[in-house]
Amino acid sequence: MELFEGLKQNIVSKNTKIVFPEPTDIRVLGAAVRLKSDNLVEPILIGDEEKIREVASTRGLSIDNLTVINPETYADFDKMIASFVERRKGKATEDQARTILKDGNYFGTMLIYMGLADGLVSGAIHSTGDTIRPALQIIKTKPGVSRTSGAFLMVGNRDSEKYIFSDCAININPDAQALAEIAVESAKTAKIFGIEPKVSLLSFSTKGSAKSDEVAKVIEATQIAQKLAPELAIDGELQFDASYVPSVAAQKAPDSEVAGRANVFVFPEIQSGNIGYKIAQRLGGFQAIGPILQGLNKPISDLSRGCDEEDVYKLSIITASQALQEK
Ligand SMILES: CC(C)(COP(=O)(O)OP(=O)(O)OC[C@H]1O[C@@H](n2cnc3c(N)ncnc32)[C@H](O)[C@@H]1OP(=O)(O)O)[C@@H](O)C(=O)NCCC(=O)NCCS
Ligand SMILES: CC(=O)OP(=O)(O)O
Repeated sequence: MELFEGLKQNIVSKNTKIVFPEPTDIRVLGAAVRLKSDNLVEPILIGDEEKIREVASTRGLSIDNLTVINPETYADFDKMIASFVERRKGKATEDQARTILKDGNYFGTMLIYMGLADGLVSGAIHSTGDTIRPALQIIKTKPGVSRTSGAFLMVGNRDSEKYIFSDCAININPDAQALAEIAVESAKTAKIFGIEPKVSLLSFSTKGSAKSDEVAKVIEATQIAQKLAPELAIDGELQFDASYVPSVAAQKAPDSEVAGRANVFVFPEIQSGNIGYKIAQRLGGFQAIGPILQGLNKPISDLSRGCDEEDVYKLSIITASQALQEK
């Protein structure tokens, strides 16, 4: 069965409430209308209804059966402010909260924190920082996870060609502990898509072929990750070819249970991760779906600004799947 057909079957008719803070972007609005008409999620659009209707009319779309909440007129705004000030104790005053919560990403994230929605999809027009900062401050990470990270599901032409790339989005230069957590969380993300994870911690070195502080970090992270999740197949440090190509693995890392078979690729820092996924997407022809944020208490997903309507649609399906997995 096609990957997304399986995910759709799991979420259909479950009325999972997904917040869209950027509904005046036609890619976002088009996806929200489709998700509702396919009965996959219950979209909550944040913003001014008249402006959203204007955008909808450019494509002949109707938003009559979608929920729209305008922070400017939200009846429980004072309650939201009090909840935010309590959550950000000592870090935001009531006056600051009143201004901050007019921002759609903060407002939408608070709806989730207050239990009024299940997940959020944003980032088609906002940078990653502006999209996820509210989640880092309000939703926060799950127990045992110190850093959230951003994974991509990379899908090739054949249905069997699916891989997880991470962290391509959040942690600029994770230390060994953070990198180990990213590896373990990425294995959990892989399972959402039916991938039996074989996790490679990538480097420019394979099993000691080069020596440097960067390589030492990946070796240490591998050891920590193996201790954190001894039940998982995790190995490093491995170059990409040793991770992916069986004949190269046989030469460079013959004793590894991951080398030559890896399907979860953990990059050592964000530069290689972000560049790597975009090369696979733009030169390699892979669909890149994400970033899927890992390790948060509730699912928040950050789109790339280069996304199209189909990307918004698919990432929303994943976000709803994450929400149901946690229920
Ligand atoms: C994600 C990012 C925006 C966070 O940086 P920031 O806004 O400066 O965050 P701060 O350091 O001020 O921290 C804000 C809060 O988030 C928390 N936080 C920051 N990074 C975190 C992470 N990776 N995981 C969990 N919490 C995190 C901090 O602990 C802090 O919490 P507090 O306010 O309750 O104390 C920053 O790491 C970043 O810019 N990353 C790269 C994003 C990017 O451009 N990616 C490429 C395109 S996808
Ligand atoms: C994930 C990513 O690279 O996002 P953007 O293209 O919006 O910077």
